Amino acid sequence: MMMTSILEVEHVQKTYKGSTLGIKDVSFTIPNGSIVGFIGENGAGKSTTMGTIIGTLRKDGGTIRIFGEEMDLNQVAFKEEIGVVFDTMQLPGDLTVDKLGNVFQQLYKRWDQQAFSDYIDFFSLPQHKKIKGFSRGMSMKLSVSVALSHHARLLILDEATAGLDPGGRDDVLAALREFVQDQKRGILLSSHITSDIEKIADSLVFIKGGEVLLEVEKFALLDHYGIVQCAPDQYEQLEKSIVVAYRKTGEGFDVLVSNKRSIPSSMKPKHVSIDDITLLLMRGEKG
Ligand SMILES: Nc1ncnc2c1ncn2[C@@H]1O[C@H](COP(=O)(O)OP(=O)(O)OP(=O)(O)O)[C@@H](O)[C@H]1O
Repeated sequence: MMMTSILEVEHVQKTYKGSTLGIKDVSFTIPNGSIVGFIGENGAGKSTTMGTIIGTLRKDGGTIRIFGEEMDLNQVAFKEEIGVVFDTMQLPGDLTVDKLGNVFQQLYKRWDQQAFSDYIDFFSLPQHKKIKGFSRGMSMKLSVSVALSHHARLLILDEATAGLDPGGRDDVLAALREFVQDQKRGILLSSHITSDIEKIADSLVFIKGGEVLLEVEKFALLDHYGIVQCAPDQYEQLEKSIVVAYRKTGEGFDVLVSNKRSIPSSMKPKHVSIDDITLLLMRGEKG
C-alpha cells in the first residue's frame, strides 16, 4: 500500500491533571514530503499537541498514526524515526561538538556522523568549544543538527527558529527544505515568526483554545482566501459557507472568506498576509 501521510492526528485530546486546559480536539495530517506550519497564540496547545506526538505526554483520547501505523511508544523504532527540537532543549553542557557525536552514536542506531559534521560546518558551529558556552542561537542550530542527523522521517520543531538571527533562520529553513526533498519525510514546525512559516510551509494548521480552527494548503490560503471589510448589511449578503471567521469592527465586520472570487462585486477583498489571517482567526469568531 502506498503511504501518503507521514503523520495523521485525529481528534486528540489531553487534559492536564487538576486543570481543564490542554487540548480538546486536534486533527491534522502531514502528507509525505511536506512541511506543516503550526500557528497559534501562547497557550493555544501547540506544545501539548507535539508532546502527545513524540510521546512525552500521554493523550487522553484520539488517534495518532505515524508512517501509517498507530503509534506505540514502547517501540524504540518510532523514537529513532522522530527528530525533535524544543526551545528548552538540554544538551550535555560539558561536552564539545566533536565529543557529542560519540554520545549520539550510542543513542541512535542510524546516527550519521558525516551528516552531523556537515551540518556543523554548514551552521559554522565551533567544534572544540563546550556546549554550555554556546549562545542561544548556536544551541538551537546544534539541536537542529542533531535532529537532522539520525535519519528520522518526521521532525517535530517547537519554535526552532526563535532566537536566531535572519541569516541563521534562513540557514535552518534551507536545511529543513532539503530534508523533505525526497518526498518520504515530513516536518511539523511551530513558530510565532509567521514570515518563516510563510516562506517554508506547504500547509498551515491554526489552533486556538486547544482546537484546530483551520487546516489549509498555503497556496490555497494565499490564492483563494481573502479578508473583506463590510458593513452589517453587506455581511448579510455573504454566502455563509465561505465565512471562515469574522471580527466586529467600529463600522461593521472584517471577514475571512475561503473563496474571495465568490463575494459580491461591490466588496473588494484586501490583499492578505498570513499575519492578517492569523490575527483575524485568533481574535475573531468562528464563521
Ligand atoms: N504542565 C502543564 N500543566 C497544566 N497545564 C498546562 C501544562 N502545560 C500546558 N498547560 C496548559 O495547556 C494549554 C496549552 O498549552 P501549550 O503549552 O500546549 O500551548 P502553546 O501553544 O505551546 O503555547 P506557547 O506559544 O506559549 O508555547 C494552556 O492553557 C496551558 O496553560
